[in-house]
Amino acid sequence: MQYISTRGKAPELNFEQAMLSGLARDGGLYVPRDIPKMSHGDIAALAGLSYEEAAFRVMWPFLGESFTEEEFRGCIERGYSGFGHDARAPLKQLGPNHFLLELFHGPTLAFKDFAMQLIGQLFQTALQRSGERVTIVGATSGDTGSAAIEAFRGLDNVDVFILYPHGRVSEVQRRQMTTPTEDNVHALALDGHFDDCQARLKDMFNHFEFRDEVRLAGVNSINWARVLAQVVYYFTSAVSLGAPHREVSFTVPTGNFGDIFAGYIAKRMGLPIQRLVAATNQNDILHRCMSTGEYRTDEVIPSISPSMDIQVSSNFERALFDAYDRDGAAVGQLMDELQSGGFSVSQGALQALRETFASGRASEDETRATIERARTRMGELLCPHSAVGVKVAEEQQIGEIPMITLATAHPAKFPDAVEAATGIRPGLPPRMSDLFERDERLTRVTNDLEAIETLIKERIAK
Ligand SMILES: Cc1ncc(COP(=O)(O)O)c(C=O)c1O
Ligand SMILES: N[C@@H](CCOP(=O)(O)O)C(=O)O
Repeated sequence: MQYISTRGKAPELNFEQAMLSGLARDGGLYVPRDIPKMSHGDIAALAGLSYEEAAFRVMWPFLGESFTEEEFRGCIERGYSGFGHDARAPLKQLGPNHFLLELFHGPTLAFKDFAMQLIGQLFQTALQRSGERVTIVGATSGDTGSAAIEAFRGLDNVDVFILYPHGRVSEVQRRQMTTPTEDNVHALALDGHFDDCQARLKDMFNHFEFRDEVRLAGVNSINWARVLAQVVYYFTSAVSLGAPHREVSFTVPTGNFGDIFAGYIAKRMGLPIQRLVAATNQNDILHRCMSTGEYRTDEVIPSISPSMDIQVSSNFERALFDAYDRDGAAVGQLMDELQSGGFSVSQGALQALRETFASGRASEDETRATIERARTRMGELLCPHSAVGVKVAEEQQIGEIPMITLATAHPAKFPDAVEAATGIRPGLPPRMSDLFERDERLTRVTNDLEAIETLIKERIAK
């Protein structure tokens, strides 16, 4: 199994190399050269399996020779052992043909734990084997950072630096990043928004001297392994509703397009997914693009679903690569145009995208109203991101095809927004009940590449 870059100019890598390198050296994102298929029988056989066994069967064909079967099974077992629900990703019925996939039972209460807990184990296995040390730098709007810190804290061969937008994450998210005491964890509060954090991260990957000197690795969803781990719950949830004998659709609260892209991979593998609906908040570049074909960045407007306050949606590049028939030069051209504000998607590519993806948007008032209505009519306390999904799903549900909305975070990560809409302040699980008493450790940084790189080099030299 080999991985190729969406810009067509970087060397092909195997799974382990693609995982450890993050962004391709031509600025593109790695994708599998061929997508393994699961037959009708393979998919039907997932019914009744543990999440861990299903995870092994779905992901194993993507790994090639990188890990032994025993190593990979061990990583999966250890990765999911800290989840607070036996099913790992339980499904609840919200209404007629509308289901909620709860993805917040991991250690940091967001869907990111599904990939990050596994990747932590895979990095540990690979780095112990090679004896190498890497520097992970991540950009976060709140959840990726806390999940990465939780997965990599205290590991021997890794330093982890997380750039988050100062003042633009929830207090719970910030404290999850700033209260761990391990020396290998560094929370960096950047003066700017998430797109600035993500842009500086990509700059670091494209600055080869720095990249090679610190042995830079990335755990944002630019890393293919992140996407792969997220493919599993599309299979487990669809199978529990009757796939492969029955089609399902998904609505996915979307920012960086990593989660919904995992759904696309599941579809390409053979899961009968009718539609994948991207649900955006008022930072709606993806919805505007799907509606008009124009992908144009705008100001990032802070919202009550802050983890989705994103304009430059990095994984959309992977979807464009397929929509442009895997023409790396065409994708490279679009990404160059993005540097000066945006691009127009060709009619053919737009049609290809619309064959799989649909989109919708929830305003702030609609999100608040959905949180309130879900509580009073469905007895469900939703986080604001999941509420964006539920609102859009209700508009998009068609006929008898079940719609599964992904609940991407626990409401207790965003207590202010939930309390404002419902009058109820959701509490943290007991294991996190002292989060607000722990000391915080963070470093303020300006939006300046050289200053951030210097700080990282000084810290790892200690
Ligand atoms: C709670 C939550 N929901 C949804 C999203 C959007 O996911 P993606 O960036 O994979 O589209 C994020 C962050 O990315 C998130 O943290
Ligand atoms: N919402 C994310 C943004 C980063 O997304 P990723 O898919 O690249 O990790 C976050 O919580 O940080």
